[in-house]
Amino acid sequence: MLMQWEKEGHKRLLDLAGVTRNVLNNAVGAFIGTVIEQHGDKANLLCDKDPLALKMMIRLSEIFPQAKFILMLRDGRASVHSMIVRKVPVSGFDRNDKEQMLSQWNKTVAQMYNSCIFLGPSICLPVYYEKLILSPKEQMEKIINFLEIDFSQNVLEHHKHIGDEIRLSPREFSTSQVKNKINQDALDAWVGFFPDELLAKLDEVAPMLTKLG
Ligand SMILES: Nc1ncnc2c1ncn2[C@@H]1O[C@H](COP(=O)(O)OS(=O)(=O)O)[C@@H](OP(=O)(O)O)[C@H]1O
Repeated sequence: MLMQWEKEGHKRLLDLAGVTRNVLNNAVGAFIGTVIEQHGDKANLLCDKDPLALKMMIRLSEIFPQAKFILMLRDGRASVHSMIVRKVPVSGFDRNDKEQMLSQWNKTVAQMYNSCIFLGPSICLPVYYEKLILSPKEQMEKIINFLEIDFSQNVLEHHKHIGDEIRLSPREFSTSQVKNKINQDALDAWVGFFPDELLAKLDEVAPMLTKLG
């Protein structure tokens, strides 16, 4: 919505009326902040997990100057497989077209990754899903250092706290997986899912796969 309001033409109109970028940042920040703050119990540290929000990371960092961002990266083939098999609707992704999905993944992740690098390591931390699953303790320590909070064993045993301290919406697409303890089941579930012709042109369709290693 913010981007819509600031479209060429509109922006000048708003500026002249005194509705500057700063005013809009404060207004949008108050809205987002209220939703995040009031939808759960009071907490010192507020978290929001919404993959596509990270496309706006640079603007969000301007709106929330104390915010830190964790960019979870995952092999695009696994992400696309996940969205198609679990029928997760994500805007911009056409679940009937695997090539379009990989290409859209590439575009989205490139934008997020570049924003993350632009903001720098004290504000944005890239975390690889595969590394998190394979070495949870090591990766969680990295995350916790980045957040400048104390380590707690709870972060490696989140499943034990679901139901009381952690409430998960039954309507969320990922609830049935998130409630399990950290597991490796999804690491290679995509193998065999993509046609060979598509895999042969991966460097062209999704160059971020190579770039991210
Ligand atoms: N506890 C635990 N251990 C290992 N892996 C886990 C865990 N919780 C979630 N997942 C995996 O994360 C994938 C879902 O990611 P998201 O939460 O971003 O999904 S979504 O927003 O609902 O699409 C999804 O991947 P796929 O299984 O490939 O679909 C989950 O398996």
